Amino acid sequence: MERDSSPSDQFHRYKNLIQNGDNPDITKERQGASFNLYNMQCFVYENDHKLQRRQEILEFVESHREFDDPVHPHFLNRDEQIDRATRKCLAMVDNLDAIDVTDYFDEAPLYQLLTIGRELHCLSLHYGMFLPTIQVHTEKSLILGPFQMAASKAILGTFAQTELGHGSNLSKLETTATYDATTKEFVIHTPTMSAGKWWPGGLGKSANYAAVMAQLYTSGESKGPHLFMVQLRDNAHAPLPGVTVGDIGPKLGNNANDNGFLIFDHYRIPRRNMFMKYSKVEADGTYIPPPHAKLGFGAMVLVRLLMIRDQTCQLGAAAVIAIRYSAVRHSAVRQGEINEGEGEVQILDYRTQQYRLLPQLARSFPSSQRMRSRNSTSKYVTKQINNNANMELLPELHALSSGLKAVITWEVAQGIEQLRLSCGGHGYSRASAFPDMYAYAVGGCTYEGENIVMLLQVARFLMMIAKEVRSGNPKLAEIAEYIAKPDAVTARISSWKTCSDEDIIHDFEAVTRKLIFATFDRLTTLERTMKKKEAWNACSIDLCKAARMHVKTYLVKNFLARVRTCEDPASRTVMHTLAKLYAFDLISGGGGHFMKGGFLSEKQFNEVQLGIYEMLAAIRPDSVALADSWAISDLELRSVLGRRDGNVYPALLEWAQQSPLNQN
Ligand SMILES: CCCCCCCC/C=C\CCCCCCCC(=O)SCCNC(=O)CCNC(=O)[C@H](O)C(C)(C)COP(=O)(O)OP(=O)(O)OC[C@H]1O[C@@H](n2cnc3c(N)ncnc32)[C@H](O)[C@@H]1OP(=O)(O)O
Ligand SMILES: Cc1cc2nc3c(=O)[nH]c(=O)nc-3n(C[C@H](O)[C@H](O)[C@H](O)COP(=O)(O)OP(=O)(O)OC[C@H]3O[C@@H](n4cnc5c(N)ncnc54)[C@H](O)[C@@H]3O)c2cc1C
Repeated sequence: MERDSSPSDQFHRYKNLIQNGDNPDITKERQGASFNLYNMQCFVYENDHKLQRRQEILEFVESHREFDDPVHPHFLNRDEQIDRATRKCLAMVDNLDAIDVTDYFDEAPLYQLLTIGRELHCLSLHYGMFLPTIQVHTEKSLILGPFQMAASKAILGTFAQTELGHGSNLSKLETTATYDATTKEFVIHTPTMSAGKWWPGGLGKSANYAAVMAQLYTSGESKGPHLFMVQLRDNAHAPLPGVTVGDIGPKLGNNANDNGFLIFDHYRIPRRNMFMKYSKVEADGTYIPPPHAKLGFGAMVLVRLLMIRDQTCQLGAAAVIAIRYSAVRHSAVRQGEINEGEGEVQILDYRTQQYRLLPQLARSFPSSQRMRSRNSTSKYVTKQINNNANMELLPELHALSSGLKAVITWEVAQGIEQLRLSCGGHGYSRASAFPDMYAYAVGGCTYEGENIVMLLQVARFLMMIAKEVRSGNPKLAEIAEYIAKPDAVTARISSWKTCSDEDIIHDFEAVTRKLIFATFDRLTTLERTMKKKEAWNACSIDLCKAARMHVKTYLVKNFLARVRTCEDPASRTVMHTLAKLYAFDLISGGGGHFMKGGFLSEKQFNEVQLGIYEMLAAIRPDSVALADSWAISDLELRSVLGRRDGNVYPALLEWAQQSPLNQN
């Protein structure tokens, strides 16, 4: 259809009317900050070296044309999305010298965000699970070959565990690996329809190898799920005979990833292709069990730790977008006036808006920071296991990683949605980045262990501790020491300005302890008349509540402890208020638990509410600077609403221009 004036012409006429330079409101916000931004950024990223590395990696990516996007990824169809992500992946791994590839918690995820964006892609599982599986589960003398092949991409792998019929319940996986001592091979087979592998990332089109979880049978006996290295495609990338493989179709998000299905028909692999670092099958079929039954699940524990950090950064980015937008939103559309006649206000000035934004900002700090020490915990545990077969810390690490994964992915997904809503209509546009962020984050509630299932794992750990405490002979992990402390009758919390960190921790620990023992008592009472598993099921809602509260207490304690390490007084003051806001907001949301039995009085509860309102007002002038303290570049943020310069409206018009519907 011919037009006198194309949308593009109209747009350019309009764009010329818009001034250059940063939005004045956002500049004013930055100028009003009570702390030095650089000092705060160094605190957030632990030191100036990490901050500098962020900048160097950004400059590297920006200066390499192969990372450019000729068409904005939002306007691509699925085939094009996969092509784009694959092209980017290749450019990314061709330039790995730009980063410290062993830094899975900072440099590698940042590099990936800058090059590809928020997507699981064809190599996510290769780097995220296949390589770690080789590292964790291959015998030392054999590791070099497969590891070098995988590291150099001579083979591309995925992690094939979940089946059509079973995902959470690993013990019931149906794929079989039956040892044939005559040929010294395993026969991998899919005996039923529900045994077909379903979901593995990169499997549909990209991977030519997989770490496959299958039920091991040797000498006629079942030995439970074990991992096997399985070649799926030949050198021409065609599926090998006995292997049927394909893509499972579009999903809520992560559509640049070819999640796939996989069916085996009596497919044979050599005996040495079993990952035999911990458990073994000898040539004659003799089975040697691992030193700890759950060592085979080690790669999942590592990825849960990775996810906690990765997901929290998503919430941080979402808070940055919503806060910056709230600072510039007011000039084009009047939302109302607080004092009639005094003109419109920035939406950031509405107390309800602050209540939507600032607790989410607070939530984004503690878990991201603690993950740095979790990283060293996981390294420590892995070292202990490797060197001395010392498994003492494994249950603690499993409980901690499962609990943090479940609580954080849920809070991140909910937080992103809340922040999206806080941006009104523009939050619903993909230009805001919220829809992609939400789709990415909410996947994390399911993969790598469904959240409720993970909480119930934490609850198992807590019930075991409660039993030990009641028996008077507890051997307590560091994270559970508080469970053995004496009962507390009344809460100590008071006004946010006067109550100490110890008061807050005291109350959180006391409430969590009460929840744990109330659940334990209910469980043991039910066990007198029911089978153990029935009693567990009957109690499972309370078990999840206790597990959640245990994790939140852990996060509050760590946030407060981390703030104490901040050397810059001005930054410490603001962060301390943010940490208290985090704690008070949790108390307010969990009021029922805190007020039960009169532990927290109504007067104290009112002080908590009032404290939240006052803290919102206190943090308000620093909110844009606090968002800036995440030191997220526009390239990493990928949001029109969250641009650093605050020039949202011209950028929205420019973004919409790229819609294929405007091309003719
Ligand atoms: C340059 C680029 C760089 C990139 C960097 C990017 C970073 C990006 C991040 C990420 C990218 C990757 C994206 C990933 C995509 C998704 C992948 C997937 O989803 S793979 C599939 C996951 N599948 C699950 O997670 C199944 C969940 N199910 C289970 O884990 C188990 O079945 C479980 C734990 C639910 C139950 O275990 P039981 O089947 O053995 O049964 P029970 O009887 O409950 O456990 C027995 C005992 O073993 C302990 N246990 C269980 N698991 C343990 C473990 N792992 N460690 C220690 N103990 C464990 C238990 O606590 C229990 O202990 P007691 O008896 O109470 O003392
Ligand atoms: C984006 C994405 C990527 C993925 N990538 C991979 C991959 O690369 N490789 C791979 O192997 N898998 C992958 N998965 C699969 C994923 O790991 C599983 O979906 C996940 O572990 C949950 O298992 P399920 O789907 O069987 O859910 P189910 O276990 O069927 O859960 C369904 C419901 O049942 C409940 N439930 C289950 N068990 C219990 C219990 N014991 N007690 C109480 N409630 C219970 C759950 O809480 C949930 O509400 C991926 C999934 C997604 C969404």
